[in-house]
Amino acid sequence: MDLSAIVADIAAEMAEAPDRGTPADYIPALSDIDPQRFGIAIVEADGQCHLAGDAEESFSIQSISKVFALTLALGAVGDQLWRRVGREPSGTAFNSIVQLETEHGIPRNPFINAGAIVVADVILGNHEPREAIGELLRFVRALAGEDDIVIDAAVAQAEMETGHRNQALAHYMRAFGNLHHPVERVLGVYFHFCALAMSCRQLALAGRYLMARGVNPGAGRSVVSPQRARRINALMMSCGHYDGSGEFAFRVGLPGKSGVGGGILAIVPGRASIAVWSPGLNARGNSQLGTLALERLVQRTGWSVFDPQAG
Ligand SMILES: NC(=O)CC[C@H](N)C(=O)O
Repeated sequence: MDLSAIVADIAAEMAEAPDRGTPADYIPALSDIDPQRFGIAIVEADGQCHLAGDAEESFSIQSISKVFALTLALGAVGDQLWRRVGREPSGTAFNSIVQLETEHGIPRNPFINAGAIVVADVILGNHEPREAIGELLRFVRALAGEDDIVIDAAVAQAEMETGHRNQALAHYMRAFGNLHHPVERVLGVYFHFCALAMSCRQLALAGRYLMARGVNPGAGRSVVSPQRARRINALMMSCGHYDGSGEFAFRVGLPGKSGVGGGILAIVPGRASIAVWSPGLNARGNSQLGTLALERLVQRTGWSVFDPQAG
């Protein structure tokens, strides 16, 4: 299978795609990104990299950061986390508040904003916000094996100034006692996590541990147990695209996590870590062409977890 030819074909098709979605308009720093951009990167289990399009261009990974934050939070408190956040798909938009009242301030899962805000609260722990932010940045750099990954402070600041729905979510959970730190401090951590800037190549490298049963192949060391890697992949499959998770499983069939910057991280357990980027979003806030590109990829490779894999 010539993966370099496949990603080149996919990039060529995406370059001509007429319906590109619309970049996120509620975060000022993201609203004017060129929807014509497209990148794809595949890192195979043996370390081979296959890149096409704008695969080396940095973009705001936004909610994809929630995968790495969840990994850190589980490392900090283990399964105690699940007393404060659930493991079920919400069936609602990523920034929805509707279930918090009837479910007593406990978010459905760690990937909707409410769940990720609780995760940030856990990581904050007894640290200062800048220490918690630095911990995630160092963690992601180590996963990717790249020290030039940064947090875009302008993007974080833009969300601090406009993130009113997240303010509402955080205050609502604090009222239920499910936020242990002042809202401003927790959201400062959360918004900086979301403002991580990475390329498709760096993001695919960072996702390798989820492909390799919890081991970071670049460093040859365990990041999480095989069971925890499996469980994070399961949550990405069922919750990673919010109220579009069923559609993503139907069309792509891989554990995946989207972000409103237009990126998607997808995992082929045991085979590959994949990142795609196209800034235009569909109605559910997931990358329009990122989803189509991954659909094309699994059609060409047979990598969907629902397809029988060759031995
Ligand atoms: N789905 C996303 O990427 C949303 C992340 C964004 N920072 C928000 O909180 O709304």
